[in-house]
Amino acid sequence: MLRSSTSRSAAAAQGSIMLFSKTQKPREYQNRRLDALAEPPEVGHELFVGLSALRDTLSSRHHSRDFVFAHARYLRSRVLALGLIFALLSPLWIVVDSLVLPAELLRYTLVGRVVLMLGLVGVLLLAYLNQERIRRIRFSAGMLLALPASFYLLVLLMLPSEHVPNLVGYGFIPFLLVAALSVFPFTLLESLLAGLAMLALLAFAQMIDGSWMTGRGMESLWLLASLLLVSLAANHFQLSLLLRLYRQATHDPLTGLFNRGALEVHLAKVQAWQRETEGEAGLTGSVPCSVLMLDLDHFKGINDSYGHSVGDRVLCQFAELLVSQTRRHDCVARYGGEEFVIILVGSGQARAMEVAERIRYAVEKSEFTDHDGRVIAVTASIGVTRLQQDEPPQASLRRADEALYRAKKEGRNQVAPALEPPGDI
Ligand SMILES: Nc1nc2c(ncn2[C@@H]2O[C@H](COP(=O)(O)OP(=O)(O)OP(=O)(O)O)[C@@H](O)[C@H]2O)c(=O)[nH]1
Repeated sequence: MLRSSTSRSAAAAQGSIMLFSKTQKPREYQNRRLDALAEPPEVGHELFVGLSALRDTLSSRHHSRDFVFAHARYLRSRVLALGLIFALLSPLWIVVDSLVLPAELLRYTLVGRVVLMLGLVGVLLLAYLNQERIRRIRFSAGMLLALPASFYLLVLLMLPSEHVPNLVGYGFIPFLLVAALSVFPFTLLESLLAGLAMLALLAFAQMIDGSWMTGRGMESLWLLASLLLVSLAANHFQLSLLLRLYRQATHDPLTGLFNRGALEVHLAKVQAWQRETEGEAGLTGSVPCSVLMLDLDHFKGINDSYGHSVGDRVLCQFAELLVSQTRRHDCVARYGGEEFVIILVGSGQARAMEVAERIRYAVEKSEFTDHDGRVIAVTASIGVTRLQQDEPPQASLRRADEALYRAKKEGRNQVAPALEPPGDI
């Protein structure tokens, strides 16, 4: 059991603040792979399905790493669905071509159609085989639009100008592709870029067929630009809804921290990363990681004395304190009620005990307040355990909970280590 005197705690807190400062450069084993772990959430950050979400739908710059993965999975399902439709339409189109196009035009389009169909099958395979590769999924989504557009461009380039007016049924390709943009949860910048490319393609086609700057040509351009605006609106609402649903599914609405479900996913991810990096960067075993379980002491008393809404306020202040006391790659979650869990990435048992003690001290010294600014005395008990890479995620939570129970039993406002198997500490 670890319960330091105030001065020792202050020294430990100061020392550990230096050790774990957010401005400190990551250690060597916190390498690029750590980026695959989600960032701590911004406490109190809200996402709305409206204009305020524009920042989040304009580009993926502000998306968390975790959402980028969820987004890519969603994108992949759209690529598979639309890719299948395009791949099925392609041979059907050969039949339509042979019915409506003059025979001499078929030799310009037939080979291109077959190549297009093969390309679409390739895109489908790429998306199907790469479930977790974000870049490949994005690439396949781009190719799904680029392939038909390139096919149309090639036909226009190859076709002798006297045959262009006979090219029936091709002028709608830019329109179809701009409409298809609305099916994907693309960011606004991605869609805008693709839409501008389609407008350029249509303008090029008009220059070739002679309708550029004519009334008919202007009408087509205007129609395509309007369609692009509608697709952009659809992208915005689709992506912001996706962001909001994702956030609701993975975050606690009161504190903004990760919820229990997201925590379990994170635990499994950290363990997978431990296994992956075993023996790397001069480590003899895997990267040490730890789990802290924290519980506010006599929280029922706070609810009873000050009311439930002040209890909620204390929970939010506690959540903010936990985020401020941990690093970017640590995961802070609300486990339920007044229980919280922190995964410390790259910290072994000894370091985790120091962090836990620093948090305990910070809670004791922090000024939690009610709605009128009156100070409420708050303390927390903490159980600490090391995360083993090959155990079920629930096992580490159970050990941390047992340690927390001991901390409570010993008088609360304590940090207690779990009883680890010998040699694991
Ligand atoms: N305000 C508020 N209270 C909550 C929330 N979730 C759980 N609680 C309350 O948290 C209290 C937990 O009480 P106990 O399990 O008895 O724990 P405790 O009073 O903190 O006592 P110890 O943990 O033994 O120190 C209960 O009164 C719950 O109603 C919440 O979201 N908001």
